[in-house]
Amino acid sequence: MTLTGAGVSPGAGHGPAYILTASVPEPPEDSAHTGDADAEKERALAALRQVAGELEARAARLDRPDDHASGGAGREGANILRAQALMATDPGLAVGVEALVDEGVAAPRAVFSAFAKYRDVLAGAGGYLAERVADLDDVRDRAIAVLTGHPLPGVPAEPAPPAEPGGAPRPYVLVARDLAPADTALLSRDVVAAFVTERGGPTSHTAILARAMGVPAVVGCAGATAIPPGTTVLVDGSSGEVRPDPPAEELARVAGVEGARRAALARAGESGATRDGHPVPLLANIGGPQDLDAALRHGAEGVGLYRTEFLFLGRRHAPAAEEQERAYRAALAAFPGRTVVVRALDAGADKPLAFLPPPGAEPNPALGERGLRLLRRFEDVLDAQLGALARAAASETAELQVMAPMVATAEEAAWFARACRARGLARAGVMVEVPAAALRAASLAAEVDFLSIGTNDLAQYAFAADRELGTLGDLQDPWQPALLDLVRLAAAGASETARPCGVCGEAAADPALACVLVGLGVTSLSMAAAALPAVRAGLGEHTLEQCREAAEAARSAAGPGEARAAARACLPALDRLGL
Ligand SMILES: C=C(OP(=O)(O)O)C(=O)O
Ligand SMILES: [Mg+2]
Repeated sequence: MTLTGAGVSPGAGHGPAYILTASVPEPPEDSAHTGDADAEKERALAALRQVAGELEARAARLDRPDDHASGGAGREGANILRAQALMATDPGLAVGVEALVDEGVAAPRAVFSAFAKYRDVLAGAGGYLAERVADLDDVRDRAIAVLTGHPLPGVPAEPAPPAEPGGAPRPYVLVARDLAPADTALLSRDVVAAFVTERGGPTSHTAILARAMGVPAVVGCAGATAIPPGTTVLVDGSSGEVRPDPPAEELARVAGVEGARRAALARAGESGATRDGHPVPLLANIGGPQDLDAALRHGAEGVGLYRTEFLFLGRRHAPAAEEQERAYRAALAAFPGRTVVVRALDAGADKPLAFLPPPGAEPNPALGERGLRLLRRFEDVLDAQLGALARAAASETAELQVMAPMVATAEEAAWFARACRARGLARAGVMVEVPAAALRAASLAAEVDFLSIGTNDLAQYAFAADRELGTLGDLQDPWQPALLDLVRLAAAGASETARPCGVCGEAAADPALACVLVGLGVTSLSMAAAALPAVRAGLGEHTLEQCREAAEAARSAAGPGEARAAARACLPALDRLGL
């Protein structure tokens, strides 16, 4: 029987299932220590230090330069493990553990309860931050395992033995409820053929690391751990299908498509363009200097969205001007002579910042003071950021473009453009994330130098469907024809005023949707770096006319599923190449 989850790292892989089920038990609620509280505190903190040290050691192994060649997680994996090591040694956490031990709680339970507070905060924040709960749980379980002597579930570091004597070792399919980066980051394509987890979403670390390694992955696949160990499993990381005991012909067909896919990725040119030479710059979305390595490795032609809020999150004050300048200069220096689009701080709603509070309680924060609305209230924070950007750009050859998030009117666009000009920034733009901005795109575009469509928020506001609510996923689907109508309106408005109009939402990362967006008149695409090769290959296989036909077919469809199928029928190379 075929199981289904969300395909989060494309391609197909198969091998014998390795099922990871063991977990570290929760220490009993009433467990108390009887001895010396100071010694018990030291025992707890020593366990946390040991865990941090082990995570650091694994990160150091990932930094080795030969790692990328072997298909490992590389720098991205190392960054994730270092972030986990920081969780283990967080001073606030240590204070929480000590307070509990002082109340008589035994070290393992004190660790468990102190972590629970952080867990609630992350889970409550939703989205990307909520997906970090799995990392936090892993750090907690490692510390509890050290304290109780409980063995930690580990994953094999070698491929499975050959199926018959004299055969080749077979990479296995790793199946688990959830996977910890500390286990998966050190694996490589030679060892693991695919990942399948029952939990996790598209921004979970399993998904991020799998994409970095080029290993197919399916997350949110209910019932996967019930697959008998050793069963051959076929995993399709594009469609999300997980098939135990596939017939031999199916394995042969998938192997053929996979070969064609790898060949298409390898021959895709350096610059994004349709088959008939219509150029479409393909850019990377980044959250900070740590993402530049992946952007360069996957052939980004520049940065289309620098989400600067990651520099500001979790702080009591805005980072100092010099720190900001350094982080911005790193991105500009990585792309000499190319475009780097930096988004002004997008705080509020799902990214709250303690030092930029909205004026009062907000019953609907997504509809409250966020993005540019907050920056207008805290003009000094915006001005300091624009100043740091201007100084960073002064010594670099990259073309800096700065854009504002959550813009609804031409008046707001004009206000932002003035703020940028006052700081000597030559190119200012706005994001189209609110339906009003798409409907009046020409009047907004007239005030600025470019538009960039954020399809994640545009879908949220067009369908009045909270992007953090998994239950409203269908309305958030970027293939919704009404969303495509708004994209077309925005691109047409920009074209009327001769301004470029990119897309920087996750929609651009789907090779079929990328062709549709180009057909709708979008002039550049920015996406998670790992998606660049497949998008470049898909675009390069089709003409601009085919992209326009696919766009019309999708807009004429009744719903997202039909739109996707209709568009793909106009883009025949995608299926042939497994894209
Ligand atoms: C790119 C976007 O911004 P973010 O996902 O950071 O809100 C978007 O809304 O599409
Ligand atoms: Mg947005």
